[in-house]
Amino acid sequence: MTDTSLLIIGAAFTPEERSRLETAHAALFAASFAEVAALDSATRASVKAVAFKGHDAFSGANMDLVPNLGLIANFGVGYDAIDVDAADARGIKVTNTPDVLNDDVADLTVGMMLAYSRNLVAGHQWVMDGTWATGKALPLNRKMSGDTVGIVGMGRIGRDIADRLAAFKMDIHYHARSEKQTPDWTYHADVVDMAKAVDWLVIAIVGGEATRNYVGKDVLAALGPRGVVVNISRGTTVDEAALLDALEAKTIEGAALDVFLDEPTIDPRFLKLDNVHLQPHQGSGTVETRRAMAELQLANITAFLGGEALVTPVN
Ligand SMILES: NC(=O)c1ccc[n+]([C@@H]2O[C@H](COP(=O)([O-])OP(=O)(O)OC[C@H]3O[C@@H](n4cnc5c(N)ncnc54)[C@H](O)[C@@H]3O)[C@@H](O)[C@H]2O)c1
Ligand SMILES: O=C(O)[C@H](O)COP(=O)(O)O
Repeated sequence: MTDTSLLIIGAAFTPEERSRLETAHAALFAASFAEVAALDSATRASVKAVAFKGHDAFSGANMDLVPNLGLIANFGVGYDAIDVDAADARGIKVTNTPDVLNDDVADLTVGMMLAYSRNLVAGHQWVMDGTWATGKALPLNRKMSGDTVGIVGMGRIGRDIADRLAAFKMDIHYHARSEKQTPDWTYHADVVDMAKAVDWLVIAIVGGEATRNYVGKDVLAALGPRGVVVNISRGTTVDEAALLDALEAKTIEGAALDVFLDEPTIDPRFLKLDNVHLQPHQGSGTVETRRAMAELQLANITAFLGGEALVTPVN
């Protein structure tokens, strides 16, 4: 038996992130829930808090592997992998890492939109492979500044995306469950109505069952042939089969995507498309932001184990 107050769960933790946690608390590491189940019961009973990273389902059954668990501290703002109702039922607190990643996710969104519209990846290749040196010009591409954009979800990240796109002189529309205080941006209570009014559709809502297929066939049809879907939220928020159909049939113009239903082995239909810009779920993936997320996760754990108020509670 090992007496440990903190269990670190997730193969995705980097050595730096693990050692930060292990230096601060008596900790044990398990790459997966199968490894947690293989620990002896006395060790599992000594655990008070879990540091969690990844997308494996943290179900009630997995919570029951750790019978005295009081806290699940998630690495990431999106906690859709954690069954919060099951945590509530067991008196387990959940924390996440909001705000510290807003800039990076919003930066990546704008970068993906520019990469898509200005054909940046092909342009780079044009120079590198000598095509430009033969005198051939890159085919003309699409102007982004001044276009119309609709943001689905005006939360922390959605707002930071909108602020950036306003600097690109874009006409900003947004859809949320309630109207927000904004500059002269246009609010749409209905997401299909918004899709009719815009050319870019940027998805920034939470993932999980409540928002599964939020952007479906009807929204894609309303977006139309100049429409570009940009998703930085979760793969679940878009009806991915309908999106692939629309991209293949070119009933929308294209997509810029950082998130997918099956990561990292995405649907192979994506790989045949010439109207997409794809990224490997790297919205928050800078050295600086991942460190800030790790520090916030640790601050929540330290507060909990010290009997103090949680920094960023979810429930
Ligand atoms: N690509 C990445 O690497 C990356 C990085 C960070 C976050 N994310 C995703 O972005 C999401 C948003 O993060 P945030 O910090 O802006 O969250 P937030 O809570 O501030 O905003 C989420 C938005 O979703 C809306 N929403 C929630 N439940 C809804 C429902 N049932 N129906 C309709 N709208 C609903 C909220 O009203 C809000 O506007 C995260 O949950 C995460 O999944 C992705
Ligand atoms: O929700 C988040 O904060 C981001 O998506 C980063 O976490 P993830 O890469 O584990 O999803």
